[in-house]
Amino acid sequence: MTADVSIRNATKVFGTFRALDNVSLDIAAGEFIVLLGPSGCGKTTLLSILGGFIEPTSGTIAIGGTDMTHVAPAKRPTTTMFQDYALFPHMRLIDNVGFGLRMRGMSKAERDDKALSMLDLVGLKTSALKKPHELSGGQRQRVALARALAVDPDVLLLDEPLGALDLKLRRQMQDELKAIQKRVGTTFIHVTHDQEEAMAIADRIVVMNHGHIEDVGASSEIYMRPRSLFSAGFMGEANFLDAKVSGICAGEVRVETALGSAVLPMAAFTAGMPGEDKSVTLCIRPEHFRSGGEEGETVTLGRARIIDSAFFGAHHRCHLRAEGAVDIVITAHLPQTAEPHVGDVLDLAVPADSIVALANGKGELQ
Ligand SMILES: Nc1ncnc2c1ncn2[C@@H]1O[C@H](COP(=O)(O)OP(=O)(O)OP(=O)(O)O)[C@@H](O)[C@H]1O
Repeated sequence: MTADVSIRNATKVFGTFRALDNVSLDIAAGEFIVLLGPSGCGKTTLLSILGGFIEPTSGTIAIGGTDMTHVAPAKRPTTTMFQDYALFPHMRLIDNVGFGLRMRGMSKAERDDKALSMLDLVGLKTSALKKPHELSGGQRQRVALARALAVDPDVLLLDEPLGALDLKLRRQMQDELKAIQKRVGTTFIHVTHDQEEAMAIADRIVVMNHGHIEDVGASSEIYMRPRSLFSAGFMGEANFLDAKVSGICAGEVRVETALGSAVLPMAAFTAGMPGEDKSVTLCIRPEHFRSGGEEGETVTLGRARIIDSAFFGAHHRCHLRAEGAVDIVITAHLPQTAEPHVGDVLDLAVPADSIVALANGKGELQ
């Protein structure tokens, strides 16, 4: 069984501090959702409200269409998997995985059967009689996942479950976690502050900051069409350039920047259209700078001189200083085949449809 989750205006105040501020979110049954954001942004608070470990100050939580706001954790169709996966050291894996089933009164034969099938799911069936200390960190993590899934939760809540693993293992476990989630179809809600992890596993990412949601979408949507400056900067690298709207005409918007003017399609304004004279910030991803000769409509924002360049395999990472009176440094990833040299002067040319324009300072245009 899987279930949809509906969070309505959830707020949590600790003393005078709003850890969660009017958060609303709908999650479809079977989705893999990642709550992403910096330390202290309220991810764990939201997860704990879903699991029933914290009551919201206001707002409601429904799971599978049933109001769960004041229901005790054990009575919810959720299981939480924490970073310190707390396996019982003296118990064999089969007994660790079957523990929750024993608590629910299932017979030994039945729970051994179920535990074995769960260990099979995570590739550890042949280790069923081992004890946790005989396993690697990644294997222990998989046992914890098998144990969490053994009780057939409708929704699995995962709080930085891969945080204790080294980078290589973490990347491997991300792939496994995603594959297992797709196989079992359970709704997964996973907390992390690692944007690469979010991109690797999520169907949809929820970007959080200061207790509220900044952006929600598939990783490609958030990366290509961010709806807030915070989200643009948190998901990958971006150049930010201040601009002012100077004209709106026939589906296009003219903006003035310190590097010159540009005409952008309306679609560049992902958080809504500004009025004339409004200040905005243009977000330009480093890989969108062109080294010349490409087809399609481009915007040229003056010229700039390469001040350093390093080869990163798939691209050259360059810093360029804008020519002219302003002191603006741009990061650009030029194609592998380009041959950038320090001192070269290039046009700052980007495809018009790759630029995103957002209100200064926050996600909404005023
Ligand atoms: N019981 C509590 N009492 C007071 N403040 C709390 C409590 N729990 C959390 N907070 C505060 O609420 C804010 C959000 O905490 P939360 O644990 O949800 O953040 P997080 O995004 O999960 O961060 P991290 O990635 O560091 O775990 C933090 O500033 C934290 O200090």
